[in-house]
Amino acid sequence: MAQSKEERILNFVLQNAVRGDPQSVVDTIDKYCSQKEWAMNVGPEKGLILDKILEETKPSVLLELGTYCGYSAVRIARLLKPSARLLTVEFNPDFAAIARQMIEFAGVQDKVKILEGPSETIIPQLKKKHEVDTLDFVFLDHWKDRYLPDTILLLDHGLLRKGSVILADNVIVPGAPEFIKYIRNNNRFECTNYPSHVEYMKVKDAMEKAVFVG
Ligand SMILES: Cc1ncnc2c1ncn2[C@@H]1O[C@H](/C=C/CNC(=O)c2cc(-c3ccc(F)cc3)cc(O)c2O)[C@@H](O)[C@H]1O
Ligand SMILES: [Mg+2]
Repeated sequence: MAQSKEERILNFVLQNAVRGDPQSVVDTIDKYCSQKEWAMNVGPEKGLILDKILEETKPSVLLELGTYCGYSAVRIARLLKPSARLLTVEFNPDFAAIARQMIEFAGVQDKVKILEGPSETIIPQLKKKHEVDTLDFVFLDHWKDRYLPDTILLLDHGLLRKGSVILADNVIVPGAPEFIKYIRNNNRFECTNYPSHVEYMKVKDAMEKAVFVG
């Protein structure tokens, strides 16, 4: 059976990165995806913006929507304090399997839990089934037309508190216009735009940070 691109990325990491070293996993994925095969990881340039916002926020309970190969889960987990926890949602079982191996190789499995399934099913389960009270940080990087409905689901299920940070990737390319229109016109959120570029490309992109004011 021919290998998938995601399997090739994982194998490149298993053969070239340092087990237990999340920075080497991040760097090795970036090397493969910039030199060999493009893939939709948040990447090194937008990754630095993500790092900075994480270091400012110092979150304890985090949610990521759209695990894919686990690049951002490893990138996020490498900066978390030992007691912090990242829940990451992925509905494609093949991608979830790749991400699980990526996360374990990086040695961050104690801080990261992959929740397999669609976000619209998982979000309503977070309080009762996954013992979440409220979320300190949410990273949106799944299908772009899901950013808005899932943000509304987070609000409806009382998962945001004063100061909760939502960070959305790709608000220019591929774009999330409905989400941007809603969040920038909702006075319960304070928004900041971070111009950047599409991962591994010269095309302009941006991330949007929305802080819930309660
Ligand atoms: C409701 C639901 N529930 C659970 N998992 C879900 C889910 N919806 C999607 N997923 C999962 O999340 C990932 C999907 C990521 C989608 N990301 C992008 O499409 C993307 C595209 C580009 C891009 C840029 C320039 C181009 F020319 C072409 C593409 C860049 C990016 O950074 C992207 O993120 C993928 O792993 C999918 O299975
Ligand atoms: Mg993205």
